[in-house]
Amino acid sequence: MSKLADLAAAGQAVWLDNVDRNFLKAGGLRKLIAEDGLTGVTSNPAIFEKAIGSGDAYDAGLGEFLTKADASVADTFESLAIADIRAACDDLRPVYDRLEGKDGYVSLEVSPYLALETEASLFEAKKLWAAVDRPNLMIKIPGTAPGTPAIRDAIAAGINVNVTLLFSLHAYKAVAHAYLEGLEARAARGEAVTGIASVASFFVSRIDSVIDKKIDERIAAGDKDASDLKALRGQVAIANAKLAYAWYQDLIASDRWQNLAAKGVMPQRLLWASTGVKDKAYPDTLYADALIGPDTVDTIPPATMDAFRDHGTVGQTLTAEVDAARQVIADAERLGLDLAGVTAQLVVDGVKSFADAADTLYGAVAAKRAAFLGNKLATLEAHLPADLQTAVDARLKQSTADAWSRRLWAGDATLWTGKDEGKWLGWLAAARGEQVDLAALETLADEARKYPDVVLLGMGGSSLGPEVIGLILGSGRGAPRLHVLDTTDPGQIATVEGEIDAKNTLFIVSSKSGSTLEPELLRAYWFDKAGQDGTHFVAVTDPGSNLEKTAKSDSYAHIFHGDPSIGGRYSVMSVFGMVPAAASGVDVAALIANARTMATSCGPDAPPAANPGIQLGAILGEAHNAGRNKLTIVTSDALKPFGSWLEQLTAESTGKLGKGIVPIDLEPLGDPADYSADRIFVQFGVAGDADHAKLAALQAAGHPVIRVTLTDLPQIAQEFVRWEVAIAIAGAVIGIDPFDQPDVEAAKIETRELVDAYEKSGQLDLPAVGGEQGDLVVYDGDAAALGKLFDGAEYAGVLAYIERDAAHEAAIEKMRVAVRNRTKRATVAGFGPRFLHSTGQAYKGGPKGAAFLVITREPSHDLTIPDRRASFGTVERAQALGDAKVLTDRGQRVLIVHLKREDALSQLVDLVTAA
Ligand SMILES: O=C(CO)[C@@H](O)[C@H](O)[C@H](O)[C@H](O)COP(=O)(O)O
Ligand SMILES: O=C[C@H](O)COP(=O)(O)O
Repeated sequence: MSKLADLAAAGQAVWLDNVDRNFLKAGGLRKLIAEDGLTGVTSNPAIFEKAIGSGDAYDAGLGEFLTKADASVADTFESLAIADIRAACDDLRPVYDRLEGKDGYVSLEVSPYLALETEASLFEAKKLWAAVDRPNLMIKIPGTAPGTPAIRDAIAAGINVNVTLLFSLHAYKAVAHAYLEGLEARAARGEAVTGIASVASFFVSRIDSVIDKKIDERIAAGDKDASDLKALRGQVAIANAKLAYAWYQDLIASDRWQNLAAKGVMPQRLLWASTGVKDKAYPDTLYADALIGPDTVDTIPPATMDAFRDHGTVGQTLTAEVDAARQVIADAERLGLDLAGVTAQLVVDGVKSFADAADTLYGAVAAKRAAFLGNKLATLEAHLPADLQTAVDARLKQSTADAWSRRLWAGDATLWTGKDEGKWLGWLAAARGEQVDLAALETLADEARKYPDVVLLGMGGSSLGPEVIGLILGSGRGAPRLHVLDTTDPGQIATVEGEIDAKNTLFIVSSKSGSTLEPELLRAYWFDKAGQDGTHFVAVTDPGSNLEKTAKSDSYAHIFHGDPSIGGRYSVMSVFGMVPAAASGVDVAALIANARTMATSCGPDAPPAANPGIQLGAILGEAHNAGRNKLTIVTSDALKPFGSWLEQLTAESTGKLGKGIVPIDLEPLGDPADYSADRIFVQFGVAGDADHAKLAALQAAGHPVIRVTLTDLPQIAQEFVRWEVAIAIAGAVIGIDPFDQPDVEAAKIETRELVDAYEKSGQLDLPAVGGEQGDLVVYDGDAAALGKLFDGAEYAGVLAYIERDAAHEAAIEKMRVAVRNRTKRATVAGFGPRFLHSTGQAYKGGPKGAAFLVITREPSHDLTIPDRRASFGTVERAQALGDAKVLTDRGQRVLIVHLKREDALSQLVDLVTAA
């Protein structure tokens, strides 16, 4: 018989405080049962972290689990833990049977993140109990104040409970009563009370670790009570445990207990946890030797087990010298060691240290899951200058401690400004494919096949996502071509009109609010052109909007409802992105599967450093805070359209209160000498694409460079999700509400006022003409002012209210490169009114000191709008003027240049490039 086996004879059960797959597989537990009389096992998050977090023992099991279906980090961990716990339960089953349920238990702890949540702990206890499905399982629930009612209810539900993290007599008494209450509740309901087991895990060595440290510090500081204090070293934890046991003896002698005992219930045994000796000055079997007594359990870590087997001492120590123990506690009190304070703090620290262990464990599982997924997951590589890397590392550490992953998914507004941010997180569910009805989309896709064209009418969040999907993935075979109209430009509208037969086209009118000016005008225009036949119109809008009313009265074929808790720029994985995608024959299910994969990677259980979205958000936010607030987007040709979606997400979410990340899209890359230190570059490509020729030099010059690589084009949906999370998190780092857009509203109001005034007067209120040159009219300035416009600007913008086509894009690009190379400032460009619903927010509300060249022109062919005096050309001009006014009011530098002829843009290009 081993010395450990002798403990059983002394009334104490020996449990192993460890779980490890290799050990279980090699029969290690069965050996301990046979040779040492072991009768139980405990596990905790730290134990699993040690077992699973390093090495490859669990890789095969993880692969087997994830092969069935992708799963969250928490579910993946649970599958591994449950398999081990079941194996241990099965090894101990003969013991459990032989002892008729009095022992033979294995403990599995509820998530440490729930230690302070009653309902969630109880829910998880029930879930784990059902999942492990073994009678000799014990669910561990922390004996915190919120944990105690969960313990009572779990017992009442017939679940075996190991109460963990007990340090004080006070907390122990509360959980002992909770145990009785749980049993009494069952008895009152006439349910069986036999066969339910519980232990109360009283932690030992951690108490000495803290008290001894206090003692040492006071002695070192020359305390007058030094010798009394010294006498208490290594005494307090054992004394505390002895008093707990004395109270237990009183409890089981009480009438209340005896009543229950008469019904055949088992006592809740005290279990000594944290029995490994931490101070090398003490004998390594100190706690195991000192706490031996009837009806107790000692859960012992492997090393202490070896030591006890070798030289432990078996005796009835627990009930010996109880008065001396009382004296130790009294002395500790007298000497101000504040045991109550220490034990209260130990609960807090214990909860945190198990949560920290879970963070490390979940981080390791997340990395293993990512490795398992391989190229099913788009990759991101970041090369950051050392100081930025240091700031990002610190942010990831802090955000892990502050539980940002969980708080994001829980909708905790205090992650941002504490306003209503929590009400704007419906996109997280949409990223998991939960907002759309795939069957309804399939029906739409079938119906759409009879049309050669589908035209989407919408702005910003309602157009940019669909456009990216349409341009990157193209229409499916036999499906209609997608045209996106997010403009009031008569030329642009006419171009689409030339490409389609309006009477044989499916129109999707898409507006979340259902009251945005542009889609409303476009809807009216095309409804007329389509012969006022609503059967080939579809509406995508939030419930109850004006658009919904129109769609109903005009008998639209379908109305798809958005989720009011999703803002426009976050809506791509909701009906706003998926309806147009389905109509143009895109494989929506594949997009959703990709989005879900990334949403899982960015889940609440993926700690920041292993969470691709939060990692990126930390980089973007810290880069912003370090003055690198120009996110410069570089793409391969295939992914070029992604930039306009990312622009809106970034600018509208972060550009406010004078702060913000300014996205720089479609600005050709230059040499290091062409830039200031305000840039962060991100390149998007597909596997096999070469690095942009100039990127390496920029990286070498010390600019932060991020490279995102997709395996295939549908993985673009992963980037939607990664960047949505990242920008939300960057908002938290910057300290703004990423879900409002106060300044977009301002421009909308200004434009409406100008258009309404025009409807009454037939006149647009134009600013004063400053000068004319060739076919250019310069308002509020002259050609000389144009030459100096961008000097010293925070960044330079070209905002063009002209048709968005390749020739105009090239002309604008020419101006940008010239300005960037001359001033070293970042340049942005936007076609109006499209950018008003996107980057316009940051231009007005974001960083100050920017300079904008606003271009308007006389349309060669204007288009009338049904029931309006204003034409599309007039509305477009009003939008330019309205926005220029708001930009000026916000303190930005603005010059408006009007082209008297459509083709006068080249004259402006010459002036700007010559400056
Ligand atoms: O299951 C239990 C207690 O019920 C144990 O695993 C308990 O968590 C451990 O004994 C302690 O966490 C170990 O404590 P320590 O050695 O880290 O101080
Ligand atoms: O991004 C949002 C745009 O301003 C369009 O808004 P909407 O979808 O309510 O029409």
